[in-house]
Amino acid sequence: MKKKILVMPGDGIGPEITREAVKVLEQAAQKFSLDFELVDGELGGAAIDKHGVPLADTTLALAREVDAILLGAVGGPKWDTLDPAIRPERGLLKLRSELGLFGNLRPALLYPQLAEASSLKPEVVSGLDILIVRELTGGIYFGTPRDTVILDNGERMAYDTLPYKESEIRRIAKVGFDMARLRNKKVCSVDKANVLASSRLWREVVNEVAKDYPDVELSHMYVDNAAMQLVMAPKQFDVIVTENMFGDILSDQASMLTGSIGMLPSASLDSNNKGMYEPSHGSAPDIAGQNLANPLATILSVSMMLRYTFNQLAAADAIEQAVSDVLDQGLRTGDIFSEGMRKVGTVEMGDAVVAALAKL
Ligand SMILES: NC(=O)c1ccc[n+]([C@@H]2O[C@H](COP(=O)([O-])OP(=O)(O)OC[C@H]3O[C@@H](n4cnc5c(N)ncnc54)[C@H](O)[C@@H]3O)[C@@H](O)[C@H]2O)c1
Ligand SMILES: CC(C)[C@H](C(=O)O)[C@@H](O)C(=O)O
Ligand SMILES: [Mg+2]
Repeated sequence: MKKKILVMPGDGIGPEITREAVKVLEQAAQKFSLDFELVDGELGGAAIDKHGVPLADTTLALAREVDAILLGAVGGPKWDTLDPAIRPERGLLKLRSELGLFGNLRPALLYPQLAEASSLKPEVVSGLDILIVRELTGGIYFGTPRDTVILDNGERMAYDTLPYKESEIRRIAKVGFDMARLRNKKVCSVDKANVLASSRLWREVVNEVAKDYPDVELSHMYVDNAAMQLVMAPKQFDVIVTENMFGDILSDQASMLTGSIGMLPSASLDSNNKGMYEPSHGSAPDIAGQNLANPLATILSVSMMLRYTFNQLAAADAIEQAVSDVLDQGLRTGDIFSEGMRKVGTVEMGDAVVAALAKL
């Protein structure tokens, strides 16, 4: 049956990296006889320019109707001075929230070929394979009340709220434990239970869920320690489960272990595995439009789409293999470049993955 995919390139490097990822998706579809219909939509700055809002109702309706979404990235200096309510990032957050995409998988996997590209010593990162499971529709990103007010003395004060319901914690904890069962059966739940009430509930509920997974080893870690451990001894981790903001920060940090943020894909899933797939990085305005961006995180996000939403494991594996083959050939975008390798642009990297996939 024909599956429908909404493609939203977004802003900055978004269109460049999405174009390469679509080429790879089309090659995979041809090779594995998959039938996809791609439809285009705007999100973020691109949507503000066209519709005046970062996520138009028509686009949201389309997003509800399709089977999966491929997103580039949103945001950029052009829209930074807008009212926060209509900034590009609000469109992304609304989409996550409206579609119930609470389960954010961010795998940090070091391709052995890139051990030299990491800012850490090769022996610290070689063999690294971590999965960060980030809660994506709750916590401080969405909590109310939130406001900026003027105090009686004229001073400005701003506040946010970090709420978690136990049902929200339970469902993301289950995702973490289920994922761990498919991997090395270790979950580290990261929180700040020594300070935050929301984290104390988080820890309690994770412990409750753990009772249903006696085969999975559970540990708890405070987020500040986790940040330190991630650079000191990252290979101790298998699955990290954490709340929205901690997961945002730790996943950027974990990306550098893999050589570059340009390597880190992501899947944002609802309870039926419908998903939005996007690189974990942003729109990189500093390198946009120059054919410099690494498209591999977006290409690997397509692989995650085939794996998690469409259950096409062979096609997903093949894309990962093609990426590995291209790295074996010594091709590198600037962000993962090291001595002796061949520096290529966004398009050449995408073309090389398509060619490697065709050859498999
Ligand atoms: N999911 C998203 O759409 C998303 C995620 C993060 C940030 N943003 C937005 O992106 C804009 C820029 O944010 P930022 O600069 O903090 O983060 P960023 O991830 O866009 O860039 C951080 C650094 O990483 C580099 N980089 C990122 N992706 C790369 C790639 N594929 N190849 C090579 N280098 C890459 C950039 O050049 C930059 O030096 C902001 O408007 C921010 O809100 C969007
Ligand atoms: C752009 C921003 C809203 C987003 C987030 O904070 O979740 C981004 O940093 C990410 O990691 O996807
Ligand atoms: Mg982020």
